[in-house]
Amino acid sequence: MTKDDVLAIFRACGALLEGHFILSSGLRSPLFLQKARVFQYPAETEKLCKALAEKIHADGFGAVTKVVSPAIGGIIPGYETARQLGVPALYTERVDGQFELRRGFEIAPGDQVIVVEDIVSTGLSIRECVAALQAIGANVIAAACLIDRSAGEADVGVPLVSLIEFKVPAYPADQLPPELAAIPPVKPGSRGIQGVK
Ligand SMILES: O=P(O)(O)OC[C@H]1O[C@H](OP(=O)(O)OP(=O)(O)O)[C@H](O)[C@@H]1O
Ligand SMILES: O=C(O)c1cc(=O)[nH]c(=O)[nH]1
Ligand SMILES: [Mg+2]
Repeated sequence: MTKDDVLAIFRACGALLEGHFILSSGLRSPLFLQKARVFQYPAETEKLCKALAEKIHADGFGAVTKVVSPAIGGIIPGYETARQLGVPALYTERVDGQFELRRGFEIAPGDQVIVVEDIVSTGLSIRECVAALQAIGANVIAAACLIDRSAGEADVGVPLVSLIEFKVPAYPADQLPPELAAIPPVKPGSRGIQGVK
């Protein structure tokens, strides 16, 4: 699956949004990948995650035994990628703002874990998820995402497999270009709302 194929799916689903967006990291961007609009279509989600699972194998991480995803955005692609890999799909959720493995899930000492995420911008969400897993002794061998907006710049602390790299500009709030400053900002993600840090 090529970069054009992936972006064509996002475009066809109405998931390539233009405007002024406050990202999870607090950075501002003129473009937002509204992945939920893609994930409402199981057939499109399956195509993307099948290709990601193939890349996980091709990059040498086929020994994975569990997928863990950061809620909320990572849950659907994590589940479908796990289905393609033939392994269980778990997730971390925020409790008082910090990621924790969801109650009831277990990771065994011998498990080889891959964190599967939807979009990477700064990599902060993956780093927080990996840290939560390592804190309970999990062996995180890699992370994977559908779209890496940093185009390889984000350091997630483990090897990162991305289906595609798609460099999108992002700016600190006090360094906005005038055309972006002219548009009222909106915040589509969940971090920082209703007590979520
Ligand atoms: O690489 P980063 O700078 O961390 O940005 C990417 C993260 O932002 C979004 O999540 P968000 O926190 O908006 O919440 P959601 O998953 O609940 O949509 C997305 O799902 C990634 O997790
Ligand atoms: O950085 C983010 O928060 C982010 C960017 C993006 O394009 N899509 C998304 O869901 N989150
Ligand atoms: Mg997220």
